[in-house]
Parts: sequence; C-alpha cells; structure tokens
Amino acid sequence: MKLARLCAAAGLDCGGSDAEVTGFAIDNRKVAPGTVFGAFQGTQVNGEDFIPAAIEAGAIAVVARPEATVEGAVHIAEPEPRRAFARLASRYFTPVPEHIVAVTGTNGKTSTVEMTRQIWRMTGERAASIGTLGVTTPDESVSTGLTTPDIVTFLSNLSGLAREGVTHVAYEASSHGLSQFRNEGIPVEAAAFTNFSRDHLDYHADMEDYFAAKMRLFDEVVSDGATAVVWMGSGESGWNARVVDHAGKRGLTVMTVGEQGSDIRLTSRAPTQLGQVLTVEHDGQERKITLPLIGAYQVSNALCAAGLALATGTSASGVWDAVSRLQPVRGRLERAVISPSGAPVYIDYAHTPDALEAAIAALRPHVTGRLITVFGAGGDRDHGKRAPMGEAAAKASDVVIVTDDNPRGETAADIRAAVLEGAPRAREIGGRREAIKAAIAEAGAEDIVLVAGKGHETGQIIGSGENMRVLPFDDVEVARECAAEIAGERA
Ligand SMILES: CC(=O)N[C@H]1[C@@H](OP(=O)(O)OP(=O)(O)OC[C@H]2O[C@@H](n3ccc(=O)[nH]c3=O)[C@H](O)[C@@H]2O)O[C@H](CO)[C@@H](O)[C@@H]1O[C@H](C)C(=O)N[C@@H](C)C(=O)N[C@H](CCC(=O)O)C(=O)O
Ligand SMILES: Nc1ncnc2c1ncn2[C@@H]1O[C@H](COP(=O)(O)OP(=O)(O)OP(=O)(O)O)[C@@H](O)[C@H]1O
Ligand SMILES: N[C@H](CCC[C@H](N)C(=O)O)C(=O)O
Ligand SMILES: [Mg+2]
Repeated sequence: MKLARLCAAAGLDCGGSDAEVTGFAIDNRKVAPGTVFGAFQGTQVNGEDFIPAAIEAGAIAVVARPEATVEGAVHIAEPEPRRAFARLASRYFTPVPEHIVAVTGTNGKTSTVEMTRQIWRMTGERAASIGTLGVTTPDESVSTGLTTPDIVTFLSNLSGLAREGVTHVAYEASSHGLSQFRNEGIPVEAAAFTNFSRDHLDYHADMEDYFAAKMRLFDEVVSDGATAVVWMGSGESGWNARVVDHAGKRGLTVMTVGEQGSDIRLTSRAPTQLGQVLTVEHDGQERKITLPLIGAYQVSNALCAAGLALATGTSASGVWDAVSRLQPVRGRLERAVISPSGAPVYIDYAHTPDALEAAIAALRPHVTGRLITVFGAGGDRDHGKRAPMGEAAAKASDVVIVTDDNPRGETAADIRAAVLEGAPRAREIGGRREAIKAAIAEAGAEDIVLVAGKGHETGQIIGSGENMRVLPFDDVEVARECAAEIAGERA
C-alpha cells in the first residue's frame, strides 16, 4: 500500500510520497525495509534517539514530533505522534472484526472481557478477547505480555483475527494503554466501565489524572453513537456517575447496570454453595438467573459483559442463557485445592486495596471458621497502595500472612514492611511458597485460605533491567503441591 494513500485516509501530511509501506514498528529493532517507524518519547528512553538506526534499517517514514530530526525518510511531523501513528497504522491493518468492544476500570477488566467472549461463543459467534490473559481465540490463547498490547501488536492481532473469521472481539483498555494511544483508530461499538479505585499512582500523577486517562475511552476512542455500559452498584463512589456524564456529553447511548442501574437492574443476589441466584430486570422483564460463580464482584463483571453483548446485537434470551453457563475465569477466585484438613484454597488476582476487599467479601459468606489471607504487593509499582492493601486485608480477614509478589527491582523486605504498616498484626513470611504452605497447614476444616495477587501468573519476577529473572511460580500449582506435602508429612 502506498504511503500517500494511507496518509490521505488518516488526514496526515507525508508530502505525497509514493513509497510502498510494508509494515509498522515502534521499536527500531523491528524495522524492515518499507516500515513506518513511530518515534516516541518514553518513560525509559527517547524513541527519537533511534530514528537514524530505524532509517538505516529501511524505514521509509517516521512519525515523530515536529522538533525531531529525520534525515533520509519522510518526516510525518505531529505534536502527538503516538496518536497520529495509531491513526495511520489503523488504515493499514484492515479489515478488523465487525464487532469490537472495550472494557476499562481499575478491577474487573479481564473478567469482563473473558465473560463477554464466553457469552458470544455460547450464542454461536466466532469471538476473541485481548487482555491480561493474552489473545484468546476460539482455537488458542497467546500471551502478549501486557494487558493492552502496543499499538502495532494490537492492530495486527485484530486484522489477523478478522482473517481467521473472528467477528467479535472484547479488549481490555488499561489506563497505560489509553494514555499511550495503544488502542486507537478502530471502530469500537461499545465500552464498559467497571469501577475506579486506587492503582498505578506510580505512573499517573493523581487519581484525577488516572481517571482522565480512562475517560479517553469514552471521550475519544469509541465510535460516534457507541454504547457506554456503566456499572452502577449500590454503594458506588461518584466516579461511575462521572463516566455517565462523559458518555452523555459525547452523545453515546448510556446503559447503566447494577443495583442502581436503569437498563439492567440487579434487584436481588443470594449466594449459594457453588454460585449465586440473581434477579435481574431488563427490558421490562424480570429474570431469575443462576450464576455458577461466587463473589459479588463477578456479578458486576457478568452483568457488564451481558450489557456489552446486548449492545452488539446479541439476543437477550441468548445473553441471559449464556450468563447462567459462564465458566470461571482463570486465577479469579479459582479454587486450587482442598487442604488435608478440608479447607478450600482460593487463588485470586486482587492486587489493589479495593480488589482485596472484594475478594475477601466474596469468600466471607462461605466461611464458618477463619479466613486466612496470604498476599503481597508488587515491586516497582504504586508504593502508596501497599499500606491500604494491608489495611483492607487486616480489616476483613481473621489471619493475614504478608509475603512476596514480584519484588522486581526493589528489596522484597521493604515492600513487605510497607504492607505491614497497614496490617501491623499480620505475620510476615517472605518466601511465597513457605507462606502458602503455612496458611494451608494452619487451616482447619471450617476455614478458607485466600492467596491473592498473582492469579493466573506463572512466574515470580525478581530484579529489573538486565538482572531481571522470572522464577517459575504458579499459585494454583504451588497450593496443590503444598497441600500434598502437608498430607504426606501428616501420614
Ligand atoms: C510504563 C509503560 O507503560 N511502559 C511501556 C511503554 O514504554 P515507553 O513508551 O515508556 O517506552 P520506553 O521503553 O521508554 O521507550 C520509548 C520508545 O523507544 C522505543 N525503543 C526503545 C529501545 C530501543 O532500543 N529502541 C526503540 O525503538 C520503544 O519501543 C518506545 O516506543 O511502551 C513499551 C512498548 O510497548 C512497553 O513495553 C512498556 O511497558 C512496560 C514494560 C510495562 O511494564 N508496562 C506496564 C506498567 C503496563 O503497561 N501495564 C498496563 C496495565 C497493567 C494492568 O493493570 O492491567 C498494561 O496495559 O499492561
Ligand atoms: N468488579 C469488581 N469489583 C471489585 N473488584 C474486582 C472486580 N472484578 C475483579 N475484582 C478484583 O480484581 C482482581 C482482578 O480482576 P481482573 O483481572 O478481572 O481485573 P483487571 O481490571 O483486568 O486487572 P488488571 O488491571 O491487572 O488487568 C480480581 O481477582 C478481584 O480480586
Ligand atoms: N498488571 C498489573 C498486575 C499486577 C499484579 C501483581 N502480581 C504485581 O506484580 O504487582 C501491574 O502490572 O501492575
Ligand atoms: Mg486485566
């Protein structure tokens, strides 16, 4: 495809160059002859420093700020080069699946995109999801390493999925992804907002800045006339109402969901041993739905997923039938094993104060004895969330064990100390395996063990930069191994 044609379609100036475009890259090491290179200022390095190397490798055009120096290739000069690059690349990676929806919010994105994909699949569509768990298609699941992949990976995946016949895609729009324009230029038919609470304040200046990043989804990314599915629970903070305002100002169709929702209203929720029975009002009809998952938080995600599927034209009967057949999401309240004494051990991905509170609240109705919570906080991430995570765990658990969770470039003991500030009576066991084993060994028949923070992850990240190592570590497997060891030791 000719550069001039792509530029014209994207409304960009490339001086009428008739060079042939063969691909796009944001990393000079991935440039081949005919590539358009995006040179962006990053958090670690300035991508503009790699422009000469990119041109040397065959880049025919560079999208960069006007003040950048580009010699030997077309300079597509834009004050916001990431946005312009996305616009241009999205004209190249076509076609994309017909129905694309996005999910944002602090917690619940992965669960919601997974459930949306499941609902579509159960109603006969060829569906995929893109997010923390990778790119999941009807045939396979492949990790991208990020929740919202970089723009080139994202767009090339979308067009690849369309070529495979996938018609429906749900993707996670993380705040990093939104602020770095990693998902742009494609028609997004609907977007959901789950909830908003503290996270990522190492990257965003404050909560307003973090919220503004998320609002780009509704203000700019979704298509004109798209549907905004907004969770409206019983005790919502003001953030969700502000999302409704953003959507209204943009002229979107607003669908509110939850106890205070007006489009999908949750009127009752009764936990059972293996799930919960919901009463939901939708389109003038009251329905009783058996959700085969535990936890109030999964109800929010399931109903947001239902809203997204409805917004893409899936029939109401198909959607509600599918909700009653949803499968658990990997690492989200996943029951790994029953301890030798009979205590269930759950693995959950809670890594914010709000998520820990939600995960503990999910298990509380099922505990007759003690709730034993094992968790830690990630290194090189928001320091300010650590003590509040400690507080959230201490407030609602009977026993708390603070351990390690991806210390990355930090000293693990310092991270634990910061968490312990919020949970002074908690026990401290650095090694995650030892901590899990201690919790399982201590649990009695009436107790429940919650191991939070790593969910589906399969490694413990230690060190950073050149010294980074990922040691194999899967909470589900480790919990099973520990339970077997304890059983063996007791035999
Ligand atoms: C803070 C952050 O979001 N960083 C991501 C971002 O980096 P950046 O733009 O700051 O890049 P940089 O490393 O400073 O480099 C600047 C530019 O130079 C280019 N470069 C760099 C080196 C080189 O030799 N040649 C070259 O061309 C880079 O490709 C980049 O375009 O873009 C990079 C390329 O896509 C990502 O790999 C990188 O993710 C890092 C590894 C990361 O850990 N990100 C996490 C925090 C993240 O994005 N998480 C979110 C949310 C998680 C959640 O809660 O779900 C996610 O969506 O996953
Ligand atoms: N609707 C919700 N409300 C509150 N907490 C939730 C909700 N959904 C999930 N959680 C909590 O957050 C954890 C992560 O859930 P999930 O992976 O679906 O979120 P996410 O937004 O994709 O997270 P990430 O930002 O890491 O990608 C869960 O394991 C659970 O503890
Ligand atoms: N995507 C999130 C997940 C964090 C999970 C937790 N295990 C950690 O390492 O902090 C992040 O990168 O902040
Ligand atoms: Mg996620």
